[in-house]
Amino acid sequence: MTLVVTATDTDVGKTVFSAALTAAIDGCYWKPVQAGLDDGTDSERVARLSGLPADRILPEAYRLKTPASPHFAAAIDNVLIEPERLTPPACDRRLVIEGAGGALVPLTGGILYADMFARWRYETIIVARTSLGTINHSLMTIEALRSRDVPILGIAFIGEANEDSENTIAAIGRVKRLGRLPHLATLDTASLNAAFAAHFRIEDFG
Ligand SMILES: Nc1ncnc2c1ncn2[C@@H]1O[C@H](COP(=O)(O)OP(=O)(O)OP(=O)(O)O)[C@@H](O)[C@H]1O
Ligand SMILES: C[C@H](N)[C@H](N)CCCCCC(=O)O
Ligand SMILES: [Mg+2]
Repeated sequence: MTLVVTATDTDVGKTVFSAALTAAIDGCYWKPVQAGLDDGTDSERVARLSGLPADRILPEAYRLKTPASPHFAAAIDNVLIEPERLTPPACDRRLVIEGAGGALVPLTGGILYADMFARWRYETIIVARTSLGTINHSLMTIEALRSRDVPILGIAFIGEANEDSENTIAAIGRVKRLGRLPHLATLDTASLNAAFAAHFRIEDFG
C-alpha cells in the first residue's frame, strides 16, 4: 500500500517523519517535486536519515532551483508542472510519497497538491505540529482533504506532548492519532528509528 505524507504547513517535519516511516516499512521514498536545491534535498535527507540503500530513493519528477512554492519555483525555472508526470514510479516495495509544504500548496496556477492526492487516492497521513495553533491548521487540513474524498489514514504529531490539542484534533476531526515524534536533540538514523518504534504502531500503517 502506497502512503502519502502531507502536512499542515511547510517545515513541520514531513521529511523526518517520512524517513522514519520508510525505514520502518522497509519501503521506497519519492518526493515528486523538490523546490530548492542549494541546501540539500529532501531525498538526500531521507537517504541519510533512513539509512536505506540509495536505490530506495526514487528520482524526483521535478527538481526546481528555488526554495518556494512549487508553482512559483517552476515558473522561475520556466517549467510547467504536468500532472501526468506526477504518476508514482514503479517500486517493488511499499512507497512513501512526500508532498511539499501543506496540503493546499499549488503545483500550477490551477492544481493543488490536494488535487493530486485526490487523483491518487492513496491513504494520506497528515503531519502536524503540537504547538499552539495546531488545532486550527489540522482541522482545516482535514476539511480540505475530506472535501476532495482523499482517504486519511491518520495524523502524526511532531514536537513536545500537547495532550489536549492532539486529542481535540482527533475527536473533532474524526481522525486516528497515529502517534507523536518528539523533538530529537540528536537526529540520526538510530535515534529516529528508536523514536518511531517507541511512539508509533507499525500495524497502523497497513
Ligand atoms: N522530530 C524531530 N526532531 C528534531 N528535529 C526535527 C524533527 N522533525 C523535524 N525536525 C527538523 O525541523 C526542520 C523541518 O523538518 P522537515 O524538513 O522534515 O519539514 P518538512 O515538513 O519536510 O518541510 P518541507 O515542506 O520543506 O518539505 C528540519 O530542520 C528538521 O531537521
Ligand atoms: C521550499 C519549502 N521548503 C517547500 N519545499 C515548499 C513550501 C511551499 C509553501 C507555500 C505556502 O504555503 O505558502
Ligand atoms: Mg520535506
